[in-house]
Amino acid sequence: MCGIVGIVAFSPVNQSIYDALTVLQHRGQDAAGIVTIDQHNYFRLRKANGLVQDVFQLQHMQRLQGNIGIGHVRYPTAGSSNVSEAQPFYVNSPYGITLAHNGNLTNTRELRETILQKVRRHVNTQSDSEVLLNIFASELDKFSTARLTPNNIFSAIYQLNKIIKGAYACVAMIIGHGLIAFRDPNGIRPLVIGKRVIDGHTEYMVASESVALDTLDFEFMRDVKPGEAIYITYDGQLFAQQCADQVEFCPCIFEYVYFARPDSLMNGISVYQSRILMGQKLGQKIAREWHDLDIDVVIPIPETSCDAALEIARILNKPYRQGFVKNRYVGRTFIMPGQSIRRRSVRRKLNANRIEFEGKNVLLVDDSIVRGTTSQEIIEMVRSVGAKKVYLASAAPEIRYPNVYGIDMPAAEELIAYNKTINEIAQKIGVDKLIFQDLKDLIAAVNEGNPKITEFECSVFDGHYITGDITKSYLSALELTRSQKNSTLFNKEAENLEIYNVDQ
Ligand SMILES: O=P(O)(O)OC[C@H]1O[C@H](OP(=O)(O)OP(=O)(O)O)[C@H](O)[C@@H]1O
Ligand SMILES: NC(=O)CC[C@H](N)C(=O)O
Ligand SMILES: [Mg+2]
Repeated sequence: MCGIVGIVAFSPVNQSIYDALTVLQHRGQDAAGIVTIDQHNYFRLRKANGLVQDVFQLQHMQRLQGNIGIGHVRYPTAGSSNVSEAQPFYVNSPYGITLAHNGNLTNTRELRETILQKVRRHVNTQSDSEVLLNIFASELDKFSTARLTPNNIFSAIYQLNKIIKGAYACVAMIIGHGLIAFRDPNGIRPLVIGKRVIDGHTEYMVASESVALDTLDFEFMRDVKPGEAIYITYDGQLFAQQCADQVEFCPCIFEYVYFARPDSLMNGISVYQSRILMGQKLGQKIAREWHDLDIDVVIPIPETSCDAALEIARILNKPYRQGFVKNRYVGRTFIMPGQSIRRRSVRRKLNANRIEFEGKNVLLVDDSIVRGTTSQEIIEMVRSVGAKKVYLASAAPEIRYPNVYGIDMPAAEELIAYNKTINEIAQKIGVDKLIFQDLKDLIAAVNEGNPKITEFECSVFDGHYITGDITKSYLSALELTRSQKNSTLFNKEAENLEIYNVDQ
């Protein structure tokens, strides 16, 4: 669930893009990149593996000159974690284009073959995003003109939307032209646009989440619509056009459960408000189904579950306590690559405060239980500090299906709820009782913020894939390349393909 940003301004954008990326860091911790266009129409690029604060040192920031730029924080969901797949990507023809992508394509293999055979474009990484950029480039290449009109750009994206399948929110730049942003026809991944006026000039910013606009004093204008493309020229003229015939809005529900920051407004829905409502609905279910349980205290598993847990405590009329201390220097564990680092990080990240657990029946709350890494470690921890009974509530339903749209859950077998009843999951995690939110309640909690949305992308809960192209054999092939047991080998092979070199 990467984070993307793009700014067109009238003064240097390097610091603003850096700041926006730090605000979007929760969407991707593996790699970061910024590319700007300088006054001589050269791209200036810096990308590497690591957090934003580690990737960009003073000398890189000084190199990133220009008033227009895009940035990316990566959480790999295709290919490998190798630095050669860090974004933004670059192609030199036509014009010179760079692109950053959030999401995941589901027909990468076919697209890769098509562009090789039809337009003789070779992509030297396993990244779906680099394939996407090459499709965009080959569509733009069809106009043999020195200067593209907005219509040319929009028809290229119209064609791209017909060819490409999956989830994609993108920002791109074309040398001599400006910044382009577009969102897939299902609007699975988020994208917003904002503006600010400085010295009489209107500057624009597009970003994955509205919180990036807030932080940089851009005024939120609106969400980019599913299938819509936006083109902003160097001198700040904005053009927008719907570029898909068939639009079926279906935003990812997991953004609200876990990925997005609570202070973001996404598709007209406050993420925070949706989490409060998730807590309310789950609290009511617990009150209904567990009325005879003796709960002493409600404790969230920080950090994402805190908003829902507070509401559960209120509904149950029980004290809410911060029973875990979170190490502020350890990032999000779910988006770390590899199971052993995730497991070790849970221990380094969270510690139980004995005073809140000893001799008590505790209701722990998490926003979601995916592989069960967090809950298994946590339950052991709270038992070791003397908790009597341990109950666990998940603000999201059981996750039983892989994700193919930008969340790294490639193999059903890795999911703790796969092929198990709730009692079996409880046993595996080691809790005395376990309860999950019902899917209809989760949908209602999110939908309340914007009742106009009629459908959400819920495939991890119900196995329904909106793009209609996900077959059993697709999922088996995905598992073969990206599952835990195969990814190490795959990563090693990707390293051998490295063309891009990290320098100082
Ligand atoms: O069952 P699992 O596979 O462990 O995945 C689910 C857990 O991972 C996430 O926490 P994370 O530490 O990533 O981030 P947070 O601090 O925002 O809660 C999520 O909030 C759950 O706690
Ligand atoms: N999480 C994402 O949006 C990932 C983008 C892209 N599929 C990659 O792996 O780099
Ligand atoms: Mg968590």
